[in-house]
Amino acid sequence: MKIELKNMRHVYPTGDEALKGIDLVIEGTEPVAIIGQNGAGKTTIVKHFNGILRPTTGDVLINGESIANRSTASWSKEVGYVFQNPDDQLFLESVQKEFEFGPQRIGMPEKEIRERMEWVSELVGLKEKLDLHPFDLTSTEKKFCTIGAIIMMNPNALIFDEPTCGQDVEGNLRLRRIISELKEKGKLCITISHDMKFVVDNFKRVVVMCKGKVLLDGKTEEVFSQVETLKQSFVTPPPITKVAQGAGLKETVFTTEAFIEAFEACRKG
Ligand SMILES: Nc1ncnc2c1ncn2[C@@H]1O[C@H](COP(=O)(O)OP(=O)(O)OP(=O)(O)O)[C@@H](O)[C@H]1O
Repeated sequence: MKIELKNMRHVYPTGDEALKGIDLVIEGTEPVAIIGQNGAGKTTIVKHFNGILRPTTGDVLINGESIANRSTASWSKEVGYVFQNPDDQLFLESVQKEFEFGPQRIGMPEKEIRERMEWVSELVGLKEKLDLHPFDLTSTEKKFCTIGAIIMMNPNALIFDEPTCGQDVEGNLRLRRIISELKEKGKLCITISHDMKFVVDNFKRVVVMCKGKVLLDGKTEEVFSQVETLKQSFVTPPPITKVAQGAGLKETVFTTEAFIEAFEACRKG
């Protein structure tokens, strides 16, 4: 899977220029995190990955084909977008129906739907709650219901818009399992998150957005080592990373163990 943005701008009908010329390539199966302060343009950019939003100028190519060539419904089979707010996505009267709806619409055989339901409901932790109305789920479970509904459609790329919002440690661990299992199955996961610990624990590549532009894009360690540039985006590295930077360590560390190792190495000269 390859998603390519070429000098792409998006201006909302209100006149807000949310994206100001983006060049970006995301390719393969390595999960990518998109970070940045509120209003940086993260949701706007990812809504272009399956045509929910269309570029005002420039182009978006999916596996080399312009997004302009097809409908959003058609692109959604290839790139699934999980909404930031579950209430924007869930509308049926049971979790099971939410899981069946997308696959049935794209003509997935019933047998395959049943098999995927087994795997997906287990993966997102809703196996025992398939008969429940989504409104009777906790806010965390609702989020996993929206994620499950998109995984059910078996797209090659999945966009998670703020899945960590409101999650506890257990929820973050489940998200970690989901992202890693999807990668194993050859899927590309692109995730927006404000949770920097989750980002450094789960992503080797990070794209930092700031005021409608890509400010930084690269390996997680490299991105978080750009202390001065990062300040422009108001992104705060995880506490342990900040302590290490404050202590003058050269390495960008994300764990206590890495901190101790780098500190010892520094002490020994
Ligand atoms: N439907 C809309 N109509 C007009 N302007 C919008 C609309 N949606 C977003 N914007 C504006 O576009 C800019 C980028 O918004 P966007 O939601 O993409 O940012 P974000 O980085 O995802 O923010 P957050 O972290 O708060 O979700 C902001 O200035 C926002 O006010």
